[in-house]
Amino acid sequence: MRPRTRPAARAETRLDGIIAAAFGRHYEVDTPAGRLQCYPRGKKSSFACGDVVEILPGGDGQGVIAALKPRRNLLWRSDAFREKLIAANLSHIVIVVATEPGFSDLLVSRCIAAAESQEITPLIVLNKADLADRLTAARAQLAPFRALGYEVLEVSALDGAARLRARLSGLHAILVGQSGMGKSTLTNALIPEARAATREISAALDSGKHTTTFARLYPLPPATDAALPGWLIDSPGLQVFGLAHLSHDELAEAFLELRPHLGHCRFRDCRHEAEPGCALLAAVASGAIHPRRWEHFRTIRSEIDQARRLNPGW
Ligand SMILES: Nc1nc2c(ncn2[C@@H]2O[C@H](COP(=O)(O)OP(=O)(O)OP(=O)(O)O)[C@@H](O)[C@H]2O)c(=O)[nH]1
Ligand SMILES: [Zn+2]
Repeated sequence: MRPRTRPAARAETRLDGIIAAAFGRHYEVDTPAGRLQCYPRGKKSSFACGDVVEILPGGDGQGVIAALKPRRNLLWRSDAFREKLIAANLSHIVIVVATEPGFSDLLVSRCIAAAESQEITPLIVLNKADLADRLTAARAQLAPFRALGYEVLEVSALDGAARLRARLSGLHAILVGQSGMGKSTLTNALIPEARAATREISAALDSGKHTTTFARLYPLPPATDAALPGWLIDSPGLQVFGLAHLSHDELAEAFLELRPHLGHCRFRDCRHEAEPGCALLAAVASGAIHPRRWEHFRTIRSEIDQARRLNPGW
């Protein structure tokens, strides 16, 4: 007699997808079956652009997010009271500065520290390289970063940013930069649909008043047939990542040039302020640590202290 078997439960069709945009509890997810409007299964949801998820498609272009694949890293911003996911699974943080107007090198250090703390590679883009008379000064300001081995790519958004486009091929990157650096011009050159998408979102939210601060992921075409496709996250309004979630030790580790000196101070609980036998202060004095970068480290560290004072729960 043939054994009676129950008909196999119909396997749930699951699709792998990538979070392309997050609006509260509503997510846009790019899947092999196209872009789906998705909602998380449970009450709590915290997915970020770049997260890889499993979707149960529900028809009508909708779906349910059933599972999150392990993240390679997660970038978030934090201040004393809030934290917000920004992006996941990044290979690179692209920090846009320009020859004109002046830029904050502290902001560059901050972005690099955020990147290093999550094992993401920083890439500094010096835009408006066409403004030749300002180039020398900008290069000098970036010299301490170059000396540490950080890549600096000089581009001009006006010529279509061809060099940056080629460099980004196959990467999973997010663009950050302070206002006026030409980030919007660059984004629009790299991803023509970005401009339209931003407008659409504002219209959908009926917002003249909301400034669009939604991160959105855009696929980037591969540079060659053999290259892997990459993606770029544009995050309008994102100028900086608060680092309130880092401990002092984590911050120090996020400054590459401090690493070889950590743990070599005379006192184990050295605060590297004025203690005798401080290995970091000795490295600053000998020039092994650039004074500018040391200043940045100290500034960010005191901000972390301040956030902790405001909210001891950190
Ligand atoms: N000469 C030159 N000007 C540029 C370049 N890229 C951008 N600009 C100009 O710089 C100004 C600022 O550019 P935006 O793209 O609006 O700058 P942004 O960083 O997005 O600034 P926000 O919109 O304020 O965030 C504009 O007038 C651009 O035309 C460049 O490569 N060369
Ligand atoms: Zn010390």
